Amino acid sequence: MASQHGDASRIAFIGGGNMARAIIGGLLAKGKPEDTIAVADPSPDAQRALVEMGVTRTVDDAGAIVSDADLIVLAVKPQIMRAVASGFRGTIPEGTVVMSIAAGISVKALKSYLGEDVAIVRCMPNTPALVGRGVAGLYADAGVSALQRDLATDAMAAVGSTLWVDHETDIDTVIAVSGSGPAYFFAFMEAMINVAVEMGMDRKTATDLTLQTALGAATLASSVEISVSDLRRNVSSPGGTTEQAVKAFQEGGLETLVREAMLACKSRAEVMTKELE
Ligand SMILES: NC(=O)C1=CN([C@@H]2O[C@H](COP(=O)(O)OP(=O)(O)OC[C@H]3O[C@@H](n4cnc5c(N)ncnc54)[C@H](OP(=O)(O)O)[C@@H]3O)[C@@H](O)[C@H]2O)C=CC1
Ligand SMILES: O=C(O)[C@@H]1CCC=N1
Repeated sequence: MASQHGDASRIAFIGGGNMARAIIGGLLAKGKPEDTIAVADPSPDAQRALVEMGVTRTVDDAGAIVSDADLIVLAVKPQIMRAVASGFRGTIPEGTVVMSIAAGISVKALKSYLGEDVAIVRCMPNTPALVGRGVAGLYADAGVSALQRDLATDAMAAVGSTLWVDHETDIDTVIAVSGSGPAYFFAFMEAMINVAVEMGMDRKTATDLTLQTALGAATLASSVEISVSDLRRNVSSPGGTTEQAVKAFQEGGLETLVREAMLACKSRAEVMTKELE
C-alpha cells in the first residue's frame, strides 16, 4: 500500500547516477526523512555514494522497492529503460505515479513497458540541479491526478524551479533548451577561457573572469524586468568595444548556429523516441 503524501511520501529511484543523486541530495537537504527514499542501482560505486549522502535503503534490483512507493523515479539511461522497467511490470501499486527523467522515451513506450493503466509523468531536469539551481520541465499523461502532479513537482522543486508543459512534444523542446542547455553555456565559456589564454592571460584568471561574468549575467538577467536584448544593448556603448564583439557574432552567424544546434538536439530526441517506442 502506498502512503499518504507530504514529507512521508515514499520515493523509489530506479538508477542512482548523477541526476538521481542531484535530486536525492536536494530532497535530503530540504529535510525529507531518509527512510522515505529508496534507490535501486546495481553499481557498488553508486550505492556507496548514495550511502555517503545519507540514503539508508539501497538495493540492486528495482523489484525490491517499487511495491511500496508513492513516486517511482526512472533515472536510468534511455537505452536500458525497456529492460529495467519491464522487470517490474505488474508490481506498481494503484495510486503510484511513475516519473521518467529519460530523454527520448515517450509515454507510449513507458506504458508498453509498464502497463497501460500506470500514471506517467515525463520530466526533463538539468545538471545545475546538483547545486539546487536546476530547472525541470514536466508533462503529465491524461491519467495523472492533481495529487500525483504535486508529488512530482515537490520532488523536482527540491533542486530548482519547475514548469509544466501541455504537450508531450514540448519535452523535446525542453531538452533542446534547458536539458542540454548547460552544455551550450559550458562550451561558450570554454571558448572564452581559451581565447583569453591566447591573449596572454593565465588560465586561472581567465577562468575566474569568465565564470563570474556568466554568473553575473545570468543573475542580472533573472533579477531585473529588462529583456536580454536590452541588457545586451546596455553593455554596448555606441562606438565602443562590445559593439565590435557583437557585430562579429552577428556576422559569424551566431543565431543560425544556435538554431542548428538546438534543432539537432531536438531532432536527436525525436529519433530516440521513435527508436525506443
Ligand atoms: N545528465 C544529464 O544532464 C541529464 C540526464 N537526463 C536523463 O537522466 C537519466 C540518467 O542520466 P544520468 O544520471 O546522467 O546517468 P548515470 O549513468 O549517471 O546514471 C544511471 C545509473 O543507472 C545505473 N543502472 C544501470 N543499470 C541499472 C539497473 N538495471 N537498475 C537500476 N540502475 C541501473 C547505472 O549504473 P552503471 O553506471 O553501473 O551502468 C548508473 O548508476 C538518463 O535517462 C538521461 O537521459 C535528463 C536530464 C539531464
Ligand atoms: O544528452 C543527453 O541525452 C541528456 C539529456 C539531456 C541532457 N543530457
